[in-house]
Amino acid sequence: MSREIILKNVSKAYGNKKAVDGVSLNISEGMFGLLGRNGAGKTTLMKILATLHNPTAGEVTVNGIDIKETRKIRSMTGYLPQDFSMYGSMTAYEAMDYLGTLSGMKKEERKERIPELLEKVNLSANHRTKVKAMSGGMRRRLGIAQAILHNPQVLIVDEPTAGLDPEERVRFRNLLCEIAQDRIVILSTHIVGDIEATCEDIAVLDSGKLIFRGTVRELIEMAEGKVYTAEISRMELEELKATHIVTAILSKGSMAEVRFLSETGTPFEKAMLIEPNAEDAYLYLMGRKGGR
Ligand SMILES: Nc1ncnc2c1ncn2[C@@H]1O[C@H](COP(=O)(O)OP(=O)(O)OP(=O)(O)O)[C@@H](O)[C@H]1O
Repeated sequence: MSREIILKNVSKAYGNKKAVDGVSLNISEGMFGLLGRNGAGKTTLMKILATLHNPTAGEVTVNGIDIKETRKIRSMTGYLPQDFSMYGSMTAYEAMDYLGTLSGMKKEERKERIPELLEKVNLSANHRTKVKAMSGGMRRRLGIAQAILHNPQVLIVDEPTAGLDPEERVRFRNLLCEIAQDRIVILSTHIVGDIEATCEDIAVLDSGKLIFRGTVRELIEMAEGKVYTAEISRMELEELKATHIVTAILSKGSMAEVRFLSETGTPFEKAMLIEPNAEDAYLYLMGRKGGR
């Protein structure tokens, strides 16, 4: 069976506020990145896919099944919400066992599956650690283990790396990539680096609308010929910030080395055109809006 999520013209309004506005999107097997600033509508879209919200309009199918068939969709979907917290006074194993029991797994099945999953998320040695004593990264990994307890074909992960240190962040991304080998993993984030390192295929949401759909490479190509670098004085920096999008500033005493975007050539003779990175391209897209 083909693994594909298809959204057709999906909208969700809270009162007068359209949180998701006419989104059409196909998502196939592997890692898919959903990028957008806070409030762009990512969580709302993730909740629609996890059947926690009904869309106000539009259609969604997951592997050919209508999202309205809630029970079927839930049995094939795992979800790690943004504000995930789990039974703090239980050990990692107990929490998993409890959740397995709640989802109707038989004792034998739990005994086999839970150690396998703890191994997968690299928490075997911590199976007796209480959840409240775990680091943020360990807790996120346990969150992934619970989300894939029933071996779902789709895994939805909302803003998972906030508050993680760089090592945990990389470990978490690698885990998601491994899990995405034989299913759809949707990763929602406002951190460009998370997407750049893991997802080939991405979409960008802004004010509920889809403003970009393509590969990271294609996103970067949009900003080619628009990114410059220069070493400038503090006063020049203030002027530049008022007229251009500055994507990075490296302080060098009284001077600053900057990366900035310009549609109309460079405002300084000393500036050099450089290759864009994904962050430059994302900021270029957000500044330009409209997308494609
Ligand atoms: N239950 C709700 N009632 C009213 N408005 C809401 C509700 N949930 C979200 N919104 C609004 O809908 C818009 C989209 O919110 P959403 O949480 O989906 O965005 P997001 O991209 O996930 O951002 P964040 O990362 O901050 O959660 C925001 O303007 C938000 O204030």
